Order: sequence, then structure tokens, then C-alpha cells
Amino acid sequence: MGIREWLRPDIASPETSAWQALSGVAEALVVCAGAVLDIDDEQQLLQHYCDQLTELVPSLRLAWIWFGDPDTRMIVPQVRAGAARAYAEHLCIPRTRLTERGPAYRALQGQRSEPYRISATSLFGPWREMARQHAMQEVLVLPLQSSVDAQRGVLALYADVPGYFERIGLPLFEAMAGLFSSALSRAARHKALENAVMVDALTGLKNRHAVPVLQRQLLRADDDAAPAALLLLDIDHFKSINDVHGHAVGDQVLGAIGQTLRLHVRSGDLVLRWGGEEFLLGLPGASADAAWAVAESLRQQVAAVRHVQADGQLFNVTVSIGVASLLPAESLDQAVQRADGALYAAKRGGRNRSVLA
Ligand SMILES: Nc1nc2c(ncn2[C@@H]2O[C@H](COP(=O)(O)OP(=O)(O)OP(=O)(O)O)[C@@H](O)[C@H]2O)c(=O)[nH]1
Repeated sequence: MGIREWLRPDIASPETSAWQALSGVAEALVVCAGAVLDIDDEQQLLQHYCDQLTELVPSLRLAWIWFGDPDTRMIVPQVRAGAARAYAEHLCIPRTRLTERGPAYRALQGQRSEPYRISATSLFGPWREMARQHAMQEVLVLPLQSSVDAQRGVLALYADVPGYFERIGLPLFEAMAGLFSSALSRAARHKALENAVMVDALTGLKNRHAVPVLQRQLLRADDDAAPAALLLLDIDHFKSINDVHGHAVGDQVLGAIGQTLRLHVRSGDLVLRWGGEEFLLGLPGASADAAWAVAESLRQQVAAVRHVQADGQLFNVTVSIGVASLLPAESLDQAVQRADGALYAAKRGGRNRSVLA
């Protein structure tokens, strides 16, 4: 359907304000489509979209977006723009039997959008009253959906004239929401790629690129004083394993040790392949004593694994472990350095042992 067919004959003249609004939306569409190539960050991109929309389209007082888990219990706008953005700053829509019948949750469920008149006597009186204080007469909430992951969202647009969205043509605003949805899909694809970069192909464990994940995991505890610890683990005499049994067997040993570590830590712990024959483990909530006990248990588990050499003979491998309990205000780097010092002491002390920094 062509743009002109959406317009009623009485507003199809280029002189009318509807025509200006229409060309504003079209311009915003073009500008927003271009921005997809320039802006990587999801939130920044959606903010840019809302800014452009409210700047270029006359009568649009406010545009806000929420995106996330479709089962959310609360919709709170993450980006907002327009003369009436103060309204969205304090907006939070809990999921209730009443709000589930309102435009935001209906859009979240993917239902086709109808514009809602804003009137003090409507179902959601208090919000409508506030919206009227911001000179808003009509709201249109459109569903957003990523095609890559389960993420959903809503784009809410508020106009200062009644009947505005129908008059300009809903398909145009739906096209805009389609563009916003592709931005969500693109961001999800970017995140998936980032995750792929974080995974070590040989062991399937996360690698050094996942340090930010480790950092978040260790520092997640609400209480600053909550303990956390690091284990730096190095395979003993790995060079001679490669030399004696061959590189392919060396690779198998690395894979088997990675698997053993992953199987024997708690679900909130993180195991990274730190490089070569080294593994770094993050143990949130573990005191120094607990971390040392975990290290000793892992050391014994690893030593018990029997590996197969090329001629079918079995052999065992040991590891040395440096344990560092995170000190208050210490950076992850500093803690890793202390764990490295303890690992060095374990090697010098004869290997196949754990040392606490
Ligand atoms: N098979 C295999 N070997 C690797 C890999 N990454 C590193 N290595 C080898 O790991 C060995 C590490 O040797 P060293 O750093 O000398 O230490 P080590 O022989 O384990 O001796 P200690 O740590 O002192 O007990 C080197 O020979 C590396 O080539 C890998 O992905 N696969």
C-alpha cells in the first residue's frame, strides 16, 4: 500500500499538518535506518531513535521504549525522549489484572496496536490524568520483537492531538516499530558473537575475554564484605606430557582437566582457561579456608583421572594451585597476581599441592 493511500483525502494536501507529520515520520525512518550502521550499543541506538522521532515528527510529545524478558512483572521505560519525557521518568507499570488489559502489556503480548485516547475517565485514570498534564491526548504502544533471541519490547508514542495516529496512518508507525525490532535483533546477534569470542575451542570453557563476566560474578554479592576467592591452577610438567605422549594427547589432557574442574565446582563458580595449561577459577562467597579446601579437593579429583596414551597405557596428571582470597578494595588483577605468587610457591614447594597467598 502506498503512503498516500493511508491518508484521507482531506489531509492529503502537502499544506496540511498531517502531511508535515507524515514527512517527519518518513524522515525519521530514513535517519534511524542509517544509524543502525553507526551505533553498536543497543540502548544508545534506541535512545537515538526516540530522539529522532520526537524531534522530526510534529505533535509527538513523548517516545519511550522498554525491552527485556517478555514475562517481566514490571515495565519501566529504559529510554525516553520528547518534550514530555519527564512523564516517562516516573512511569513504572506493574503487571496486574488491570494493566494486562492496557496498551503496554497488550503490545508486549504481541497484540495488534490500537491508539488509546487519553482521558481522565479512562480505565487507567491516574496515569491518564498525569499524561493530560503533559499535554498528551493519545497513546500508541507498538510491540518490538528480536528475531534472534526471546527478547521483546514495547515502543510507546504519545501525541498531543486526538486521532493523530490513525490520521497519519498506523502502518507507518508499525514500520517504525519494525525498524526498532531489527535493532534489537542486531544487538542480540552482536551479543551472541561476543559470547562466541569468549569460549575456548579446545576445552569449551570461557577464556580470558570473559574476565568482565568473572568480575561481575565475584563482585555480585550485595554485601561488600562478602568473601570471594580465586584459584590459579597449572598442570605439572605439561611440557614433558606433550614431549612424551605427543601434542594430541596433551590436548586431550587439557580437555579432560577442564571437564573435571567444571563438574566439581558449584553452579555459581566460574572456570576459565586462562591460557596454555593454566585455569583460573572464581569462587563467589568462598572464604580463604573454604577456597583452600575447594582447591585441595579439585587437586585430588584431577589427580584421580586416568588419561590414555597412544599405546593404550594409562597415566595420571597432577596440578599445582595458587589460592587468593579477594581483599577489600583489591582489583581482580591484583588478586590474580597474588594467586600467581602462591602458584609459584606451590611449584617450588614440589608441585601437586595448593598454597594460600
Ligand atoms: N598440547 C597442548 N600443549 C599446550 C597448549 N598450550 C600450551 N601448551 C604447552 O604447555 C607447556 C607448558 O610448559 P611449561 O610452561 O614449561 O610448564 P610445565 O612443563 O607444565 O612445568 P611446570 O608448570 O613447571 O610444572 C608448553 O610446552 C606448551 O607448549 C595446548 O593448547 N595444547
